[in-house]
Amino acid sequence: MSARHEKEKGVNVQVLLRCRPFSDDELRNNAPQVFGPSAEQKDLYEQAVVPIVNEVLEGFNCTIFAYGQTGTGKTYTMEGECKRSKSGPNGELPPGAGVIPRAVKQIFDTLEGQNAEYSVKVTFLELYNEEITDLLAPDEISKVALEDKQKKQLPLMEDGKGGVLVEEATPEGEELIKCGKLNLVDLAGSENISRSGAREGRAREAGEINKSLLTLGRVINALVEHLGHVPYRDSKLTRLLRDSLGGRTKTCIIATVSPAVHCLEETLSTLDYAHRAKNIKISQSDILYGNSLHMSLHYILVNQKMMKSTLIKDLYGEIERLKAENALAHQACVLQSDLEKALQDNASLFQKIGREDKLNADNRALVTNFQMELSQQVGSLQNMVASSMSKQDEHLQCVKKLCHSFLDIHDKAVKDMKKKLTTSRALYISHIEAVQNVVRLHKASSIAGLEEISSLASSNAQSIEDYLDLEAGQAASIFDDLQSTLSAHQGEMALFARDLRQNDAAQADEIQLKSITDFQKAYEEQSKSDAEKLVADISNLVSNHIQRQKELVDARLVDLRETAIGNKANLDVRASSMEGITTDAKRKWQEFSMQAENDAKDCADYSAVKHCRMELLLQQCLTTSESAFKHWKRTCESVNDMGRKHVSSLMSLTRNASDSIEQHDVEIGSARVAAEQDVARNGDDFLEHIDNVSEQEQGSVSGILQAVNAHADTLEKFREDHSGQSSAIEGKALETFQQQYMDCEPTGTTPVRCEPDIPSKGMIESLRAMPMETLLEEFRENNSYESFEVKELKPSLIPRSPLVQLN
Ligand SMILES: Nc1ncnc2c1ncn2[C@@H]1O[C@H](COP(=O)(O)OP(=O)(O)OP(=O)(O)O)[C@@H](O)[C@H]1O
Repeated sequence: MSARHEKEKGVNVQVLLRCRPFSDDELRNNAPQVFGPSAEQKDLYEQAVVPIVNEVLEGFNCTIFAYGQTGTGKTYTMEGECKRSKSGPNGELPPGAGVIPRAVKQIFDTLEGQNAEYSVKVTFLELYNEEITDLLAPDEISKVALEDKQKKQLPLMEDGKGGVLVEEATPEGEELIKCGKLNLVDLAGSENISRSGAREGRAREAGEINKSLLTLGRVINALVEHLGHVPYRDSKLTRLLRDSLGGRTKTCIIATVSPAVHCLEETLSTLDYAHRAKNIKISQSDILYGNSLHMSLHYILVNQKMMKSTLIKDLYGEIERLKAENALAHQACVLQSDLEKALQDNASLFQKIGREDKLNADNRALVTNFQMELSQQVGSLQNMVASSMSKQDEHLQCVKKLCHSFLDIHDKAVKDMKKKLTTSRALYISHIEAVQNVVRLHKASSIAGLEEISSLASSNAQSIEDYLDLEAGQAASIFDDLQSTLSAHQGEMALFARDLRQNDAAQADEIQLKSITDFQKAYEEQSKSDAEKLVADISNLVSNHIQRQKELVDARLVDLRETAIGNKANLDVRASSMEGITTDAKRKWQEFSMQAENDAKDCADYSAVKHCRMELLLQQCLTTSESAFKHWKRTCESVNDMGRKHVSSLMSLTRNASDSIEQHDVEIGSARVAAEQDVARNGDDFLEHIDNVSEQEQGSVSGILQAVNAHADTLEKFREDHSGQSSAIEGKALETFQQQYMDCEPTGTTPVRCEPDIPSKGMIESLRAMPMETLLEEFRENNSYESFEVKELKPSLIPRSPLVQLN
């Protein structure tokens, strides 16, 4: 049931608010940003407050106040959170410090930096329930607890220059001149009483606060709408802040809002308040402001000093001049009354006045009609102007759009060009890197090839050396073998020769002895001479035989046999010749011959054995020599083989190196060609792109020109229409006015005008005193440090009003 009831009631339209980030255009134009939740105290101070404090230091009066709903950060903004935080090194304020500590620091830093003589006065006031309390008064604080303390109320005083001062809080020492004033105000919460939930005493308090804020709102409205009456006096706050809302005081309102949706109404109200306050024009004639004031800081900077006595002297001079002015004014009044008396005596003058009144009434009616007609014409003219303006606006919008599109195209083109340039650069860099890589590769492979060649050559040389060493060792051993074999052979030959010599000698001796014995025995009887001759022949034969056996075993053997045969035959011949005589000798010779033949056979056998042995040795020598020869042959072949291999590997290495160099050459060539092609293609692209962009730009520019021409035509038309219409209106109005306007016919009775010697209004006005500020400026000009004693003083024209107590 209740749900249905709720449904019947309907729902409100849901409204959401979303704030987008800055657009490119806004970023480009440096559009200012309001201070969001993440804004820091320093940001706000540097952007908004620093220029104001600088102006205060220049001598201006400035006011900064925080306005907004309770809990939105007014106190945080003005005071900040620096009590609990520690200040940084070099006296830097903590990040949470608000406007007041930062402003004080800036003021003191600047004054110290200028090395000027200065004096700073601080007032700390609380405005609560329309009562002002000096929070810096020492008695109040020391006496009682904070809740029970009897706050001493301070009265407000007017200074006679339109400004308002707090008694006792006014700075003494008027001899100090150049001063600036900075009011820093933390207002009470701006929510209304019903929503604040305050009851009884609290409600009264809230009411007073509300009254102050309402009055502040009314004052702002009156100032914005330039109403004659500005209700500054309706609350103490507005009276106190009067200087800040107008006059020469520069004012900054920091509006604080909450991001929460439930505070939306208060947020809107605060924004509306701030918006209205933004429209206040600060001029010298407007002044004032104020509300529940919590805090105010005044400071006075002394750049120059002026003695009171000089000022008083100057004021006396002003009083004298004003007295003279009064005397003149009095004289003018007397003369005016005399003239009025003379006019009263002149009846014709009254008649003329009557006629003039009637004529003036007729003329007023005429002027009224004329005004109505004129207002109609002006209305139509305004309509025409409005339509023309709207057309102009359209044209301007069109031009603006075209300009934007032109800018967009231009930006896009620039971006594209940049992108293309970046790509080209990257491409060039990659090509150059590729070429560098190829060169590096080439260099590395060349170095590796050369290193390989040198290592191969050195390894080959080493292996040849090793091989030759090995072969030399083997050859030496073979030669040693051969030498030993030959020496063995030589030894054996010597042994054989000795044995042979010994055997031959023994056999010869034995045969000789036997023969001699036999011959001696056989031929003792037959012939001593034949036997001796035969023995001698045998001895010679044996000697020859031995000699020949020494030279050649075979030959000796053959010779021996032949000799033996010859000897036998000789012996046979001799024996047959002596057969008869030496039968025993023949038999013995036969035995001897047989024995000799056997010995010869033994000797031949021995020689054959030795010969075989020698042949064997020679065969061994031959075999060793052959093996040595074969080994050398093999060595030569392997050395040749190795050399051939070495040469072929070196050749293949060189071929590889030259192939790789050629390949690298080809790669570099192709990389260069690719780079050239890319460069050419990019250049063409770039040129084409620039042509496109310039075409687009030309299109945009011609569009703008067309729009401008259209605008010029419209303006020309408007000018023609306007001049035609204006001249028509003027002509008609003049004609009507001439037709209708009634002249006063002269009667001739008007007395001749006499010129009394009365000072003109302009003259009297010129004698009027200037405002105090102007006088002070004039005084400062006349009394600057440089020309203090020399300059002639300009006259001052108005006295100062004394201070008057108001409450
Ligand atoms: N910009 C900010 N950053 C961080 N904290 C903040 C900020 N503004 C306000 N606060 C915090 O919000 C709380 C209320 O702030 P503050 O007391 O300054 O509000 P106020 O407007 O002065 O309220 P009132 O009108 O009651 O005096 C405090 O705790 C304060 O620290």
